[in-house]
Amino acid sequence: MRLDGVGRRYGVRGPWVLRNIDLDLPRRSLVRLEGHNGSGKSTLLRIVAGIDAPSRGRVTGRPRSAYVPERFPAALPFTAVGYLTHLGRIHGLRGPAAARRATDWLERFGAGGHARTPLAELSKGTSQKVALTQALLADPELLVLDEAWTGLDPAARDVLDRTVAERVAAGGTVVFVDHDPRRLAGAADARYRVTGDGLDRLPDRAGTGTDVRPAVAGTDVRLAVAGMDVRPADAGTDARPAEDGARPPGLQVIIEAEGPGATGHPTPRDLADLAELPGRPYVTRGPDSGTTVRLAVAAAHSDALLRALLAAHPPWHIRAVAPAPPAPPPAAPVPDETRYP
Ligand SMILES: Nc1ncnc2c1ncn2[C@@H]1O[C@H](COP(=O)(O)OP(=O)(O)OP(=O)(O)O)[C@@H](O)[C@H]1O
Repeated sequence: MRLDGVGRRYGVRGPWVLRNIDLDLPRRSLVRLEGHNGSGKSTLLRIVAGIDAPSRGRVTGRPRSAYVPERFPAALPFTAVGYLTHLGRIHGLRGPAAARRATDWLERFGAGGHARTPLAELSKGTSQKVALTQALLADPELLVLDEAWTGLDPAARDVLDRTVAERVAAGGTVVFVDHDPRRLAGAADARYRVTGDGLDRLPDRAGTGTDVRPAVAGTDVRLAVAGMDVRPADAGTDARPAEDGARPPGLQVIIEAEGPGATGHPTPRDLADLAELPGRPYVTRGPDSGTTVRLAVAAAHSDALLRALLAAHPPWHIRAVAPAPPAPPPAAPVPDETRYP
């Protein structure tokens, strides 16, 4: 999708809120918009989402789009699931399928218990979860998020981070505004500042801008930060190789992932399949009760590996991404006299 020479003003003689907006929104990309209060970010997001039209300029190539507004109009005469089912039908889903999908998303966001609550009685955070669910119901190709994390509890924020990563990995486009500069820091493919005279392109990647914290220093792990706990790797329990030999040299990133499927317990078959993914990661079981695995991979392949994990059916849940600890030194040779025959 593209915006060319887009401008917007409210009223024929109103001041121009946006002008000279040229913006490319390719598939499989995450785009962040920044700018000071009143600079026109929400106005631009509404145009991108197709719920407002530019006063000047052109928008071309619009995909199936969904929008999560800054403020959700919660005072509607429906229960949460009633409202969402209604919207699902508008998007072409059959009633039972729409209700099922709505319930699944509400549960994923931790709001399953409020499915039958009237919208007007929902808390701000739960209303926000309904707003997110309405946007995700129809599996949009373009997802537009205006401060959509605001009011969510930490668990729901993580779910939204992961959802964004999944959509991008699946080939979608996500455009977002958030007041927290750490939100998806380092994950955006492009960042723009909205100014009174167009868009300024900002440095894309972690560590190259002034307000973006590197996700994993020195690597190319953009999706690593999307919904994932980025913390130093624990050199302890995972140092044991799965079956054979020492860890190959030159590995720089460890991804900790939780198994797909109902039980979350990866099977030997899952482990074998994982070893075939991009970068041919070195796979070990995680330190917990067996629900997680750790994949060690060269930094150059970590982005592709994350995409593959997130795009799997069902997707793997990424728990952490971190630089690998230094490989342990080679074991000292065992003196001959202590060897068994
Ligand atoms: N419906 C409207 N009618 C008239 N003016 C509007 C309307 N919507 C927005 N504006 C004006 O357009 C300008 C940009 O508003 P917008 O909400 O897009 O900015 P923003 O960058 O998202 O701000 P913030 O960071 O505070 O959310 C503001 O001066 C606002 O008052």
